[in-house]
Amino acid sequence: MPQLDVKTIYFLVGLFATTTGAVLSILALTGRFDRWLKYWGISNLCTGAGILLLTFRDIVPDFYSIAVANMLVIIGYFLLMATAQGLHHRNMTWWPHLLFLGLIAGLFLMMQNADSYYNERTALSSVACGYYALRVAKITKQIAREEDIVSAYLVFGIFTLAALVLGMRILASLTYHLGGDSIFSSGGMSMWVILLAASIGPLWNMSMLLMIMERINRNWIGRALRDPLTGALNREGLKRALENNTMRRHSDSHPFTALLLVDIDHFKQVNDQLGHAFGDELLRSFADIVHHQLRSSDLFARQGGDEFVIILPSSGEKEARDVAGRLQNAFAQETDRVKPDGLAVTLSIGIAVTESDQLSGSLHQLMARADSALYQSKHQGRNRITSAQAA
Ligand SMILES: Nc1nc2c(ncn2[C@@H]2O[C@H](COP(=O)(O)OP(=O)(O)OP(=O)(O)O)[C@@H](O)[C@H]2O)c(=O)[nH]1
Repeated sequence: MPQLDVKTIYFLVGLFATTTGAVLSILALTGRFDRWLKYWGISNLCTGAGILLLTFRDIVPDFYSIAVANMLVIIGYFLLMATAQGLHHRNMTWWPHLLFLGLIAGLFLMMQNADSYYNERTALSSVACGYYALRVAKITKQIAREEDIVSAYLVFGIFTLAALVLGMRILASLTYHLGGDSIFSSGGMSMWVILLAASIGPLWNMSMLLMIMERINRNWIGRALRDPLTGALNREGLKRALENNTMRRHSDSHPFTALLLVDIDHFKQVNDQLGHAFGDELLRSFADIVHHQLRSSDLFARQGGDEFVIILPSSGEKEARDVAGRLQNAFAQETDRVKPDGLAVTLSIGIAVTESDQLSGSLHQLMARADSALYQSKHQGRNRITSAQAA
């Protein structure tokens, strides 16, 4: 096996990152991806080009192989953070970062002589790269938690490790324990840093890709289970949610589960008199009201048209009637503001209650009981809440 010196490893790492960056950037130019792919590609290009330039230490002037090379690596880390920020759908205030990068560039210009300031330069580049690695770790941890994306934890772990190593590098450079007087010294901290970069560089690109794929997958599943107009679950979504354990866990504290069937009264007239767009807006307003009134453990689904199902775990008839009353009041306040006089846009509601541990087996029957209660509400003049007889 050929012996690889540290400089060759640096060269190979630089080459890999540059090639990856070039491929990602070309893909970004097709315009088929979000803007984060552009940042990700340029990030790899910058880091790779910076590392390659470092290896030309004896061939090009120090200005390029030290000041420009280090800044390219740092800008690469910065753009990686911008990529993570973009993936997290957060806007970024650019100017503090540009100021910070400008300051660091100034310091590198002051320390660009290859024969001195080795420890200081190493500390400075590690501070900047470590800071951005920590930011990436923080953002990806938020993505992992908020969106339940398991592979985001992998990205988080890799960047935390990178930040840790860079932290150790800062310590080693401040205490003059880097080992050698150049990053190409075999042995000492530099060798460990480049070996780590060689192994985790490809891994962090791969983990970012996995995180993006997992997220797209989840989004598609999420969309397939929800009604696009109101954001409520569709029938399949409700079925899946009921199969989910969360309902059973909540049922421990209260023996009953309540089901509400809600229908908007005279909705056809709303469409006929005010137009379909207004009808859509009313459906969205209703869904907003419901989302505000419900607990996170409750389920809300659109059955079709203007009919909705609400399932309240750990709730009996009294709790269900309270919720139904609150929905009617909030909806009345909302519609009073927008509807013309003479149009009664109210809610008719049917309620049925069952023992929680029998919910999955009796859902069909529970729904039929709530439906006949709803029919009574409509039949008795609308804008009413009717409870089904106990089964
Ligand atoms: N704007 C809009 N209208 C819809 C949508 N889905 C169904 N509809 C309309 O909703 C109306 C429902 O009408 P009906 O079921 O007769 O109900 P209603 O007029 O509320 O009468 P009652 O329920 O008896 O008070 C129909 O005119 C459908 O065309 C939708 O997504 N958007």
